[in-house]
Amino acid sequence: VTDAEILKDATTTDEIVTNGLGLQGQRYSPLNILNEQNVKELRPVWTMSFGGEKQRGQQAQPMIKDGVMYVTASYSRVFAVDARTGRELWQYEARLPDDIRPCCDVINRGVALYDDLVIFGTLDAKLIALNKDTGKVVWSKRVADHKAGYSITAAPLVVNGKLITGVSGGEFGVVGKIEAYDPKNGQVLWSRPTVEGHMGYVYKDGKAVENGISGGEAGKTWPGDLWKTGGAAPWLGGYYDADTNLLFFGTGNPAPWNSHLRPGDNLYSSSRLALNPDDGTIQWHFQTTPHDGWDFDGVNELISFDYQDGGKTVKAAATADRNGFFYVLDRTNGKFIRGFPFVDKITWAKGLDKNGRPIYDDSNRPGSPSAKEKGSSVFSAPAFLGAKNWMPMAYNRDTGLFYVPSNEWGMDIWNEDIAYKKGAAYLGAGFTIKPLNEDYIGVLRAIDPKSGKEVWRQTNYAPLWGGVLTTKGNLVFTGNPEGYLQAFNARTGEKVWEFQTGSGVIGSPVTWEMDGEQYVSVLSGWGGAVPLWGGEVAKRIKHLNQGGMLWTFKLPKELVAKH
Ligand SMILES: O=C(O)c1cc(C(=O)O)c2c(n1)C(=O)C(=O)c1cc(C(=O)O)[nH]c1-2
Ligand SMILES: [Ca+2]
Repeated sequence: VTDAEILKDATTTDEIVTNGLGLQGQRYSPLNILNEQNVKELRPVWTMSFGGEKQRGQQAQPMIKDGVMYVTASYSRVFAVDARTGRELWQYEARLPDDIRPCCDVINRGVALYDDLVIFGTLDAKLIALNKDTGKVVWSKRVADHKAGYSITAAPLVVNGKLITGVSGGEFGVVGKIEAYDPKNGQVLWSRPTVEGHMGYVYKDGKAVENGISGGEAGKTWPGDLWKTGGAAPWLGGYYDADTNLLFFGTGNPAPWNSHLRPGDNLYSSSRLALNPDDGTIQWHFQTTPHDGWDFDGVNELISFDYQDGGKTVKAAATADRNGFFYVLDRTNGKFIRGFPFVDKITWAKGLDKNGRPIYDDSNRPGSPSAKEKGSSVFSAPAFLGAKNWMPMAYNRDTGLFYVPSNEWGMDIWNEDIAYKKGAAYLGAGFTIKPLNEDYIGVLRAIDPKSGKEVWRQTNYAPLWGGVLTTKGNLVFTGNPEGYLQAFNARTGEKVWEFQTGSGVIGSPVTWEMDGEQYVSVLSGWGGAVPLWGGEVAKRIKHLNQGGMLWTFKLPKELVAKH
């Protein structure tokens, strides 16, 4: 895979060489062989099992190159599969130490492809590059210390010859960072901490050269020494916009969760960052939840899109935040254009001001505990698992709508005292998550980013936890924990197809063209944060079985002709 192929991935239909079907991450396919009329004839072609006893959450997005599918599975595994038949070509399993500390299941969200390499991040915070034909390790590099709570769950991305990754670990008080590596040999090129006060570096001939402190100096928006263990992990990875030559990454919760221990905005936690891909310098930031007290990680994807306003093209970007607000920003400078709630209930803030800063409802911030007691509990919506969590939304260039997988839930949350201890959970909070409605938690929404209107919705009993795909064939695909991969009419929301995969679908579907036919693939395997952290919600979903399958569908040629 070359840089040029990666840059034009949004327009090529015979391969998928980026996470997001294009570096901007719109998850839009220009294919329309399959459409809202004929999709009812979509049927399975093959399926394969990841095998073994390691049936846990499967969150990856498949990649396709030259008739081979590359996909990651739970427990830091990678598979190469013949895309025509489902025959396994090779598999690789990272040897993980016993003391890995992923907060939210042993998941992984996919590989990057570059040259003849398949590259991914592991639960013990390494990057590993495999030969695409043999699955043998070409290089391996430690990104961070897993004993301090670091891991990698996101798919890395390659932009103009640089491999770029984030890290996880916000629940353990790590210091978040975004780094670039040489994809051919794993040499570090630059490192950018995402917590104010930490030094960034570029590497010249293997030597570290200081490249400015993030935020300019330490302790401006953090009290005392707390910035030294401030979290803000960019754990969901990022995207790239060639128009502005900017990387867009989001950052997670500030550590610890107990906000009374860290008065101030706590930059750059719960923010979107725009970085120069050449040296990792921060060009702008937009903080969705300053002084976060609810674990509203600001990692959710910031998706570039253009729209017309009074004859002018606006270079915008949109994000559906865990905190319940949908934001449209000017992607050239990070300026707030508009924001609006995209879930039915938000209690922690009364709205956004003209700069997009939340107007807090102080009575709904969990209280400050004295050293020994539990602080007063408040009911807060959305819950810490968010109005939308990691699962990526999609933007359709024909309808101009975003398709957002969201959840309606709240939580009782209270604070506790906590001290930092390397590698130990660093929350200082307790919580019980609760559904807001009897008959559904999940809501797939079509959202107009210009008006803020919800154009249609489809509710789902269990929380939605899978990525979304949309196509020129007027379709929206996503999965649910009940095991269905479903297709909806992109304009009306009408359900036009579904298929039971045997376990919850929390992966991100893809579509591509091979031998003149349109294929769809998705992973099936329930898991992720919900069954682990789910309070009263976990009771709703405790009957769901885990899994580990890769499914591929197509519309047979003769049926395309018929419809
Ligand atoms: O702060 C962090 O470093 C971090 C990392 C991750 C992760 O890497 O998966 C999650 C979270 N936080 C988190 O707050 C969260 O709700 C979450 C859900 C999931 C998942 O895959 O289901 N991961 C994570
Ligand atoms: Ca987190």
